[in-house]
Amino acid sequence: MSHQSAKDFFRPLAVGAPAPLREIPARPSRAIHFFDPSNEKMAAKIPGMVGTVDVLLGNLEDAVKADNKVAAREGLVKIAQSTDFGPTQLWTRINALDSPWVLDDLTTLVPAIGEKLDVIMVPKVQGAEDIHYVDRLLAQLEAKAGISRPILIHAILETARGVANVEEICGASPRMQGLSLGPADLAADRKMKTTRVGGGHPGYLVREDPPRDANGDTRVDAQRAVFQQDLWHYTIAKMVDACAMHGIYPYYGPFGDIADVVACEDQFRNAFLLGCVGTWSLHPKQIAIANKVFSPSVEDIAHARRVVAAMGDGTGAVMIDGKMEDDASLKQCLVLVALAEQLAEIDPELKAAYDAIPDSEVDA
Ligand SMILES: CCC(=O)SCCNC(=O)CCNC(=O)[C@H](O)C(C)(C)COP(=O)(O)OP(=O)(O)OC[C@H]1O[C@@H](n2cnc3c(N)ncnc32)[C@H](O)[C@@H]1OP(=O)(O)O
Ligand SMILES: O=CC(=O)O
Ligand SMILES: [Mg+2]
Repeated sequence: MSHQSAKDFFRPLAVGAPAPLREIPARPSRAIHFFDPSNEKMAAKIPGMVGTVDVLLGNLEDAVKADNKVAAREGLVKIAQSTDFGPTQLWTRINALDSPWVLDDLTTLVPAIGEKLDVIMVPKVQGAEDIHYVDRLLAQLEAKAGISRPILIHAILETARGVANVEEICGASPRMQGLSLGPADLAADRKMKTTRVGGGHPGYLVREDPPRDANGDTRVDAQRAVFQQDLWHYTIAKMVDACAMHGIYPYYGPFGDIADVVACEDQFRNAFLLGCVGTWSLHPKQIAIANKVFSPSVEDIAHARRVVAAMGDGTGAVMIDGKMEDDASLKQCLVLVALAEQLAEIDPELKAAYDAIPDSEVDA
């Protein structure tokens, strides 16, 4: 075990490595936008996307052809060195820890662009031991390269063992920034009988009870409402609890049906309501969906501000529009208000929308 006692937890894992952070900053990351740095057409668009998305992620793992792994790594170095990312975070997804590419990914990226890389996403994490390995190696590489602040780690939850070990993964290192659901690999690893990348499934449903005829017999052949259920509810909820417990951030992952912007929005919103702070975007058109869904609505902020104003010192109970509000609902409202304030700092359109909420709606 790398971290055997509480006092050692925040110690740098290599002499000369930057001190670990005590708290993971809550930086806006509504969309983590994936691009393949070996795809010249896609790569050429990246500098122009700075400022339009919270996170740009140079993907080196799945979806990059084996023959292009080196080109992707080198392409990412080139883009990172030649681009001013301003307020936009730069992340990468390295290859799996058992792959032939990952060691070169890390030993190339940290010295070349370590100062610009905010977060390294590690796929197919199985347990704390995977995080400990990357943690120590990053500390050594940071020390050698003289990197000034620690590069954070984000793990993808996409194996059955990873899900079983989710709490120890979140708490494995002070570098842990967050987790994403990886529904495609997770489905395969669990042997789920699906063929999709995220989203619902028409076969996973609950059906309304059958009506009865005049004799009291059930009519199973009658038309009955069916409600499609969410295949990912359990895993997302488990991930959110583990992340919240460790002060790190949960994210939805890929939604592969790029054309179905409606179901994509639904799936993202389920994750937002359950506590996720963002999601992946695989195609430019998913960025706007993510930004919309993971920003609290003007209506929610108007209501939240009313509750905050009405609750005064935060104790007791009040009635607003026929509903009881108290300390617990106030705390939920404060989560939304804090998120709105954070997003308003980087998103002028949102700021204008939140600023336009009339005081009368707040004080009413
Ligand atoms: C399943 C588990 C996982 O691991 S998911 C994460 C791994 N997968 C990925 O990273 C996929 C990233 N996305 C892509 O590769 C492409 O978007 C895919 C899905 C192949 C679709 O590409 P394509 O057929 O070119 O789409 P399109 O014709 O609608 O593109 C329109 C213009 O947009 C561009 N584009 C496309 N995707 C991106 C992107 N991710 N980032 C930046 N630009 C992108 C295209 O190049 C195209 O440009 P233009 O209009 O021709 O100039
Ligand atoms: O990497 C993501 C996944 O769904 O698999
Ligand atoms: Mg995967």
